[in-house]
Amino acid sequence: MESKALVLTEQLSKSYKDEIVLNNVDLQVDRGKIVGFLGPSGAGKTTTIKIVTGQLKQTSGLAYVLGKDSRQLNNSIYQQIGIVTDNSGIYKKLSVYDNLYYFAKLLNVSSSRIDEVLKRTEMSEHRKKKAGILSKGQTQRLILARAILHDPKLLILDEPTSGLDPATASAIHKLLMELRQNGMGILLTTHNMEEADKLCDNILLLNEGRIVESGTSQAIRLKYNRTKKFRVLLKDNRNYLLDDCKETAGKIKRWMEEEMVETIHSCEPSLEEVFLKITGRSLNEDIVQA
Ligand SMILES: Nc1ncnc2c1ncn2[C@@H]1O[C@H](COP(=O)(O)OP(=O)(O)OP(=O)(O)O)[C@@H](O)[C@H]1O
Repeated sequence: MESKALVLTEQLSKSYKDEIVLNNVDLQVDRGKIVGFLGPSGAGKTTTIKIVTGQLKQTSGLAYVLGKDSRQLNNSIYQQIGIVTDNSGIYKKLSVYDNLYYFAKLLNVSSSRIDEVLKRTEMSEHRKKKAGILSKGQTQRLILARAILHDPKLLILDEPTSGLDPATASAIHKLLMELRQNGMGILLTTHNMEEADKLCDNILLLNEGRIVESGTSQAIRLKYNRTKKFRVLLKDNRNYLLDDCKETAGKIKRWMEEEMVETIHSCEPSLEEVFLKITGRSLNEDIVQA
């Protein structure tokens, strides 16, 4: 089947022995769109990416990349996609520039493009440094530089800003938005709802291998906007998200009388809270249900 979508999966499923880790996942990434694939640890995000990029075979269902079955991807398809994952092979003993030069040769990309990409990822000043001594944020930007060197149609990112400082994360967000503006389709996985909220045109919430909600961030939040919530941070750092009900009022009153409360906020549901409501699990394990 041919499709105009850059990525398309239909009823994609994967099992290991008795364990179903992906269950009928339908996913689509179009040109000029950022699609966020969100879910807690073990939800199946990396498994999906591995199947889509041809590194793993599904148990059933279909996955297409640029219209080609992901089980039959060839070099011409790989030359049109960029992939950023943990194991994006960077040569530690080579300089930043030489890492890019090596891939530029492989991918038939001009050296003027290396300079352009170094600039866009704000890595020009580090061009002579050996990749092995780069900081985490610089390494991530080098991996990203390498992934966009050949101006791919599709960029796939597994946790692109995980563990990075806010400034570097924000620089990466800016770059991703520019790439989208130029028509690139981007699929990213993240635990970070704020990141998804800011960047993504479409969000898929994945839990235990199933898509439990999808749509724009706003549409998802509006759908669950029925009940007001209170976020309470206690002085001992316990962090609660509580429904607006009599029981909560009693709880808050008691905490206040015992001078245990650091902050209280009334809030509309964030994506994080929607996820918690649907699944009973938090993406960030520091929010607990009382
Ligand atoms: N080779 C394997 N054999 C058995 N189970 C596996 C194998 N690889 C992955 N799994 C299981 O598949 C599930 C999904 O894993 P996956 O790596 O896709 O999750 P994830 O959503 O990417 O999580 P994280 O956010 O922690 O990276 C997990 O329960 C994992 O233990």
